[in-house]
Amino acid sequence: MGYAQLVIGPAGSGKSTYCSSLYKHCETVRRAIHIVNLDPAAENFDYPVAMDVRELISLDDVMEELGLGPNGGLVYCMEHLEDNLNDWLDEELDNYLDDEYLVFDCPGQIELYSHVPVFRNFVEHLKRRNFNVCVVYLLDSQFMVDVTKFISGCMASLSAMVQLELPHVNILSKMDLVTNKKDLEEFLDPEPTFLLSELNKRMAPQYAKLNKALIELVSSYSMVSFIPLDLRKEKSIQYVLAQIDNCIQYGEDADVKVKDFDQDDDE
Ligand SMILES: Nc1nc2c(ncn2[C@@H]2O[C@H](COP(=O)(O)OP(=O)(O)OP(=O)(O)O)[C@@H](O)[C@H]2O)c(=O)[nH]1
Ligand SMILES: [Mg+2]
Repeated sequence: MGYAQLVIGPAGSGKSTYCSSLYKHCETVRRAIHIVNLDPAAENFDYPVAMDVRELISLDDVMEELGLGPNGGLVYCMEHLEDNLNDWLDEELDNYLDDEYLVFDCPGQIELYSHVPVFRNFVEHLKRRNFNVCVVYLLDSQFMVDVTKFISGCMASLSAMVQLELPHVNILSKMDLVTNKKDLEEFLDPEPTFLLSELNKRMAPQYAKLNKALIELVSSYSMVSFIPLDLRKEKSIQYVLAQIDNCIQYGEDADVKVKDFDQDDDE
């Protein structure tokens, strides 16, 4: 049985930075993980790249040879990956043991998770190879101090959740940039009634019914819950990792115990 995190989320939400911090953390605690680059447009890496989709296909080549723009080119690259799951991916995976822990650093175009089936097929393939997979959805904390952006972030995450049908952990990234933690706390694990009243305050009265339907939808998927991640704090990384490990049943036999992450606890 292998374990895998699929690290997704909007462009610039901090996916690659999270992967590199996670790598460093695991290095410190002497735990083996491998980070895989699935972004054909990525250029610099702060972590050792265990597998690299750019060895299969390069975005620059696709744009040049097919005359595609960056986003169409990316979709083409990912569809090429989808066509090569039995070849390229399997060959790469064969270099690793069956019980390896892999972290996939994915591209930031969210249409890849909501509109095209590439990641769904990717995940199905990993499951067939006996991996326990979980989505790690990163959302920039800057989006959370405003209820309308919060709802839009939730909807984007929800559409990935519906499309991928995987255990799903929502992470609020870049907590170091949040100056007023009180504003944000209201959004970490919010009451639906609170969200609805905030949303109603912001929108014209004719949207009241729509607001209610949106909040009901989001809360009935019970996904209005986010774990804050502050990369400056080792404890925060440790807590996030423990939640994810729990989701994919990693280390269930081992005696892994992690203390609750206290947000105000500056180290
Ligand atoms: N202050 C702060 N900045 C961060 C953090 N994480 C990422 N950033 C910055 O946010 C920007 C985007 O980070 P990336 O890790 O490249 O984001 P990404 O999600 O991989 O981006 P794409 O792959 O392009 O979708 C970079 O300038 C990072 O330095 C964080 O925890 N704190
Ligand atoms: Mg990235």
